[in-house]
Amino acid sequence: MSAHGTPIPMTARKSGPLTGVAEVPGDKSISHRALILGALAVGETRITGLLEGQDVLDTARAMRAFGAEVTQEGPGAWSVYGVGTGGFAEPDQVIDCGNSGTGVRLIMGAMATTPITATFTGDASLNSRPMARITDPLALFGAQAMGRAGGRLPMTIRGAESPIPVRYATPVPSAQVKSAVLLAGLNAPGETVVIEREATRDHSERMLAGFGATVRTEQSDEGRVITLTGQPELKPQTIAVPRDPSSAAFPVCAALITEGSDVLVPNIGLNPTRAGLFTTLREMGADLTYVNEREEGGEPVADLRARYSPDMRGIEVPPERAASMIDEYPILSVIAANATGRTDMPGVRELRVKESDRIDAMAVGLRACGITVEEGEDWWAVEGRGPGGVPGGARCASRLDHRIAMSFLILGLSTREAVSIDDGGPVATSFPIFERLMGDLGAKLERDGA
Ligand SMILES: O=C(O)C1=C[C@@H](OP(=O)(O)O)[C@@H](O)[C@H](O)C1
Ligand SMILES: C=C(OP(=O)(O)O)C(=O)O
Repeated sequence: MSAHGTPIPMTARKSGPLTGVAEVPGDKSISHRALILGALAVGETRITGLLEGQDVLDTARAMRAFGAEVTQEGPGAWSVYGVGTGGFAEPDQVIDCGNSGTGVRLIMGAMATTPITATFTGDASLNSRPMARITDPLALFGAQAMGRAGGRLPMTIRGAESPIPVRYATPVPSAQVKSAVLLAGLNAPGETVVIEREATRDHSERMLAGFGATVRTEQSDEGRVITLTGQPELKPQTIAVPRDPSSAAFPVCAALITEGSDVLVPNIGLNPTRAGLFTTLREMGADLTYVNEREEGGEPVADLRARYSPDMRGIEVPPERAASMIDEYPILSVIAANATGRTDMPGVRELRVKESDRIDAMAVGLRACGITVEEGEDWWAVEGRGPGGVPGGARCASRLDHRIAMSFLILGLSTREAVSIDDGGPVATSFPIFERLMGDLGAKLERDGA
């Protein structure tokens, strides 16, 4: 059921050509970071293009609870008066991060080196996700955590009285772990070092530098070594949040599998640590072009043009690409189902611990729609039925997971029989305008009983 209300059952039906311009919302990862770093700067940070999805709104609320002044001034336009590095106040209420792994993990890091205590909780999905990956490195700084068995929320963190900087090699490829350690390092004296074997999204490093922290990234035999100098005075910034490539993935993929489609998705950030899906789609033979390639705010940006692509073929997705498209595997599996041949997706163990077990969630629903899916602990493979070849006709569980909900709705736009989901409510966590945006392109999406 939906985290923030009663379930919203929805159905997607075979649609005619999808056409037009899809203006997707701001980047979720960058929106969380803009609010958190704004709250740790001294003075006013102004943000435009902020994603006003539930995940980010929950982070805004949390920043207020830690003492920052956070105000919405217009659509996507926000002002944050920060309290300075180490200036967080002790919240007098439980911090509810809703459905957001990024929100709770980054905020835990940001408060862990300040001598305050905070208790965190979330919805049923978030409260089942692993947190030891965060509290283990935070303990090295001197923070203490007490949570449910298995390192689950609800959890109380007592921040370190006299934090010490750490050197930490992340055991899993995770930008959330890396970012939590860097944010904790902000209030530790000396240099905090994070080492990651595989490159994960680097928005924290970029934004910390933008706020005036000293951060350097070097490539070594161990992988990427990121060094942050602690206790900087963060200077408030003006931030224009780019549009989210993970949200762009949905209209792009919808156009690729829906006959006759031609959709433009403008201003999408193509940071190499995020753009793996688009590379993969092009390798599969998708008619996806980058129009008007340029740089904005130090990030590569382009308009994406996606056209119906009946000639897509299955491929093996290189495992070293996984981190750069980790949230896009559910929608990639929908493309794979419509391609010719088999798509192998190795090296994706992390998919098992997202808002849902995303391999299982997609495998169960795809099989119900007539697709053969094989899986192991850290891999899965989808046998394509070719363009227009997916039977559909099933009701799929979205499991409190926005990406699962949206992926099945996109699948249903080209299946022979309609595809339903039990709850479209989670979509609002990352893509609150999804239904309207897809409807405007011509997608036949409806709320059941409406
Ligand atoms: O740092 C971030 O903003 C995110 C990192 C990724 O999670 P992991 O760090 O768990 O891989 C990703 O799945 C999530 O949607 C956003
Ligand atoms: C995994 C995701 O988010 P989070 O970890 O922030 O809940 C996602 O948005 O796909």
